[in-house]
Amino acid sequence: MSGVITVVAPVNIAVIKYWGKRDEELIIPLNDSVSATLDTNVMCAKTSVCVSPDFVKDEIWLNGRKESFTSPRLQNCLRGIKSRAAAERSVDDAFLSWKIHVCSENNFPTAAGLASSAAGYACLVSALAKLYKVKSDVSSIARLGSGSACRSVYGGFVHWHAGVKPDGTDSIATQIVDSSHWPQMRALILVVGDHRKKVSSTKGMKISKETSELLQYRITKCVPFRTEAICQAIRDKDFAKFAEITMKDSNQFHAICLDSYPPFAYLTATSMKIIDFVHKYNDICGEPRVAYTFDAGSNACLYLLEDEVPKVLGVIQSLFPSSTPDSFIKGLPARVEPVDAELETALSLHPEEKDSVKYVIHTKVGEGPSEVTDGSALLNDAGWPVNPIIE
Ligand SMILES: Nc1ncnc2c1ncn2[C@@H]1O[C@H](COP(=O)(O)OP(=O)(O)OP(=O)(O)O)[C@@H](O)[C@H]1O
Ligand SMILES: C[C@@](O)(CCOP(=O)(O)OP(=O)(O)O)CC(=O)O
Repeated sequence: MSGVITVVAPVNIAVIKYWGKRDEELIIPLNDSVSATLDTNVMCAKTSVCVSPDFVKDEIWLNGRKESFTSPRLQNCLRGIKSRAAAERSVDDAFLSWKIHVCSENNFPTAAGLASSAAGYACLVSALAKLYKVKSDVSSIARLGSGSACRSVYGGFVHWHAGVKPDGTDSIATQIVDSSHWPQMRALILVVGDHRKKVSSTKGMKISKETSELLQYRITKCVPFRTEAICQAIRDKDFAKFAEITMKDSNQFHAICLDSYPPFAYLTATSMKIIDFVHKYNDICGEPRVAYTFDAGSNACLYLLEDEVPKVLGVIQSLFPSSTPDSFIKGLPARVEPVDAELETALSLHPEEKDSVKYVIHTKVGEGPSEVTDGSALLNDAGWPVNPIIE
């Protein structure tokens, strides 16, 4: 049997959104996108892999449950890594023919609009690359699992280039700057709902591509300029510019969802309340100090600088009261500054119903996937799950 390889990988939240595929099967996007990779110490996928001549079939366990290995996305990732290993002659043919065991867990809700598929496939592909000793860039293989996963292969701020080739070999992610470049950058994820969404990203993109005229306008007229401008804002650490582009791009993506036919919407009344408070807060500050962005769900990701965190958390706590205040803020330790009377009057917002924001995850920009060797592998020395499995 091979040794067990264990890797942790991060989620990423886009500031220029990926929405629409040029090729459904190869998951090639219609437009470039840009994201920040978030700290694996707060949110991560962890995956252990190993191969053995004794295993009778490929098997995968996800979050304590046995799942089918027949999913085309999973198969494409494994095939992609194996053919790269064959091309690089990194392992021998016998090793390539052995069956594989994969065991993975996310330390946050799966399929709840928190980018679990991005972390999950980046983790799987990075673990497979180590197992089969693949040295070259694997972002185009992670892309075959879930498009946004290709950005989780790198830390810091990441640019996924749509590419022009039909085979997708130039549709890869590259790092803009590493995680140490803008150390003050923080993210607050406001978990509004942690249930499965009605229209999956994959399905939503397809409807938008087929029916939305605004999508065509966005990919030709807006994204190229925004991508260039936000990459520059990131390099310059220009928060105001970064924030403005981030919010406008999120709003345009959600406008496309409504412009699709039949339309669909991911933002809820609570999401709109978050948008409203961020704009009011920025107006009071006289410049953008907080930026919101929403993926295909109602949860918000707020980007802001470290100094602003206590004040913004104070506003969030008073606007979105919790019935479990002690566990309302998770992740990195944070000070909460109570809202003073002046700010409260200026914001003129009324508290929402209790628990409309369930909890907040406080995190920062972090590094890409990394191997863990601390004895916390999810497969034992014989290649079977360490933790009990729900059949
Ligand atoms: N750790 C993991 N390893 C392998 N696959 C995973 C892992 N975590 C999630 N996935 C795959 O991703 C799917 C969830 O993707 P989905 O896009 O529905 O949700 P999400 O990524 O959490 O939300 P969103 O894309 O809106 O941010 C799971 O059903 C599973 O197939
Ligand atoms: C709104 C988004 O989060 C869409 C993510 O879509 P996925 O990567 O989940 O879609 P598939 O490629 O079909 O698996 C925007 C983004 O992350 O850029």
